[in-house]
Amino acid sequence: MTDELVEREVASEQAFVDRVYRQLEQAGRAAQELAREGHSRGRLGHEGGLVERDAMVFQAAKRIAQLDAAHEGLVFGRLDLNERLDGEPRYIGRIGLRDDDRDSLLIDWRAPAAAVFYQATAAEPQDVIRRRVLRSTGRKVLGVEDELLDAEGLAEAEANGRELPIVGEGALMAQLSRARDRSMHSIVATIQAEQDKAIRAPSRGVVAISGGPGTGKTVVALHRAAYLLYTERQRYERGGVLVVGPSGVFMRYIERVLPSLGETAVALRSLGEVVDDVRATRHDEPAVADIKGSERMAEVMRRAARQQAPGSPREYRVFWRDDRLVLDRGKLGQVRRQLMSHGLRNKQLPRVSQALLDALWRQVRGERGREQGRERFNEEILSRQDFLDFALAWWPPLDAPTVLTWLRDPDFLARVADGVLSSEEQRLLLKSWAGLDATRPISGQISIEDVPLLDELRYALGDLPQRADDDRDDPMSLIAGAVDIQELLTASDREYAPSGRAWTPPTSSIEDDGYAHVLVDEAQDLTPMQWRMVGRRGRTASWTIVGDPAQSSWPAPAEAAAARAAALEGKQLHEFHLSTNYRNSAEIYGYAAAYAQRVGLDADLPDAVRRTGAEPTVVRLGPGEELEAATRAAVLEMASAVSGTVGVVVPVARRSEVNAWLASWPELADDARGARAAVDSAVAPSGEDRVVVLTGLDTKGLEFDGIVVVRPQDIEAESATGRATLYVVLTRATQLLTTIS
Ligand SMILES: Nc1ncnc2c1ncn2[C@@H]1O[C@H](COP(=O)(O)OP(=O)(O)OP(=O)(O)O)[C@@H](O)[C@H]1O
Repeated sequence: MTDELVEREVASEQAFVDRVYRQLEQAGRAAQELAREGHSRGRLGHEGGLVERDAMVFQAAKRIAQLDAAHEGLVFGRLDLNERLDGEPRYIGRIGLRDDDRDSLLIDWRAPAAAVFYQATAAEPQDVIRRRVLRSTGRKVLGVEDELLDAEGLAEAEANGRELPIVGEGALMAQLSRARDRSMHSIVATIQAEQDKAIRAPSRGVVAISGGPGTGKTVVALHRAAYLLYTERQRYERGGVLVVGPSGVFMRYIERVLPSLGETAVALRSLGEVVDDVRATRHDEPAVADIKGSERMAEVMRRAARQQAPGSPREYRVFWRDDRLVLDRGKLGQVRRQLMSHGLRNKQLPRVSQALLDALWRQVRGERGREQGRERFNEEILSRQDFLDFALAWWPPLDAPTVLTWLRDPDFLARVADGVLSSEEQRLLLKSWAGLDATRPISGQISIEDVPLLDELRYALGDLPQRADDDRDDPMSLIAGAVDIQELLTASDREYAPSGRAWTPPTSSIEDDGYAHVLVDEAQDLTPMQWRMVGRRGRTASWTIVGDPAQSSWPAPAEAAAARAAALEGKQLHEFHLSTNYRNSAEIYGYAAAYAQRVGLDADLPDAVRRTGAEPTVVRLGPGEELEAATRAAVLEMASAVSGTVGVVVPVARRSEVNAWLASWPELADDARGARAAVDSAVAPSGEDRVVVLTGLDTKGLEFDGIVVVRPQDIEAESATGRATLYVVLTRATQLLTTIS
């Protein structure tokens, strides 16, 4: 293979890519002109529909170009097919594009005609002679990587005068060896056949994708979301696609993949952000997290939502005509039970005053009173401020954060948790909720594990009836029955934000929680309470679920499995399994897999295909040797050996200490490559930080060029599932791994 040949091939591909961009600009101009003329889709009929589609394509292409100027281009694939079929090359891109004659210029990677690009193999070439991947940055083609799939077909084609030279070293290896930065990239150019099957699986029911570390579960699931949006755009864009992942750091890591495929109509939420308007970023300590995640909490929350509001009045007295009317504890208890039997608490607000009036009227015995009649009675009592005040205090409109703060009180907690939680468990919960303050916004106060509890309360309380606009500032209007229950907005009314990564729901009502597709990543970590929360968002949805049980940090797998089954009840399951690890070098994965086997994790062990020759480094400190000095040496060496990211993984208890170390090392601040210690980076990483400090749980789903593990034995001992966490940590590096124990 001569340089000259490669140059010639690159130049010919460049000519095609230039043509694509010219066509795109033209489509863009046409679309803009049309918009200026103010035509609408309806008036334009068939032709207009086409131009409209060009406009959409143009918008998508613009987005891709902005995001990926420095990465893979719009056109990434080319197929040369068997003579009999088609002498012309077919080009595959992130979007589809037609030329002036409306002939296909570029095939969208998700279109049926592109499937063969991913599915053809040498054993089953499916009429493909040569598969070519174009490497580009922005509009510039840098190189090509070919694969010959059908040698006989090639000979035949060449005999007929077609020239199909084979150049390059294979696209996959080139792609896998690249340095890692702070975000995940799309893999459209190199999706492997087993991955493609999961991506293109039919959209009904549940698609469950399993596989060991680094097999592409996350990236495949995201490409699947893009595929679904392409094949059933109406349904999924209107109904919404929800992507749930373990942490904010993880969501930031994956947030570019879909936009780089031209898709933005997707809500990306970490587990701490699934409930609208709520955001939690911190975890509880494992013992507390285990209690809050347990299904038993659903019963505790249900009971809490039915309790009398603390401090609310227990009696109401009024003198009417000749009667002293009294609502005492017993009577009020009856009214409560009667109201509760009608359904959710907040939904009963419009009925409260009538129910109280009924109970009072039953006590009217005197003749004068009875003669005046019920209507008169209602009118007079309802005009009494003390009655309205009482009703509102006795049955206040409640939101979930308010009820959560009630649980701070030991007596209250005991009332709702006795028989469900042990006194030790109650003690741990009380400790975690001691600082809750109902007067401050809830988001800053709660943990990720509290969010499903809030959601449980929302569903147990019910939405507040919506008030007519002129009553908006008057809570009394709720209780006095002066409510106008407006039609509640549904998921299809939700408008997605033009930029940014989330939908902006117009209301936070429970009717508004549903999506058309729910994608759960790192599903092995969802607690039963989290399954309940996520399940509510996908009652009528299709689902994609990806996970690896061996990486689970939830200690009661059977309970979680039952909650998962309940969340997916009635839906058909389609299972896919991925078997190749594309992340770790074979040396690193060999080390991690041996660890998993040694400690008895029931791990699904994929094959790692890439060898680097660099075995993991195991440092054991002798007596008197300092942890900081050893960490410093390891981190600095690694930062200079790799050009991408370095993760320093530490036990939870050492996070601030190690962050302080990094901040004090001048070498990191001065690194010519721009490596900077990221202080408390797990909470707020910035794009430039090349070296970051993380705890074991923080690393879920992420990857780095190099990983330094500080005191793995402590990470192992941190929780009941510490071994699984350490296995996750050991499978995060693409190039280099060092452990310091
Ligand atoms: N077909 C592919 N071509 C190129 N890169 C790929 C391919 N499949 C996966 N990768 C890369 O392999 C790495 C691991 O992928 P991903 O994070 O999706 O794996 P995972 O199975 O979710 O891992 P884990 O369970 O360990 O979190 C990513 O860098 C991804 O881009």
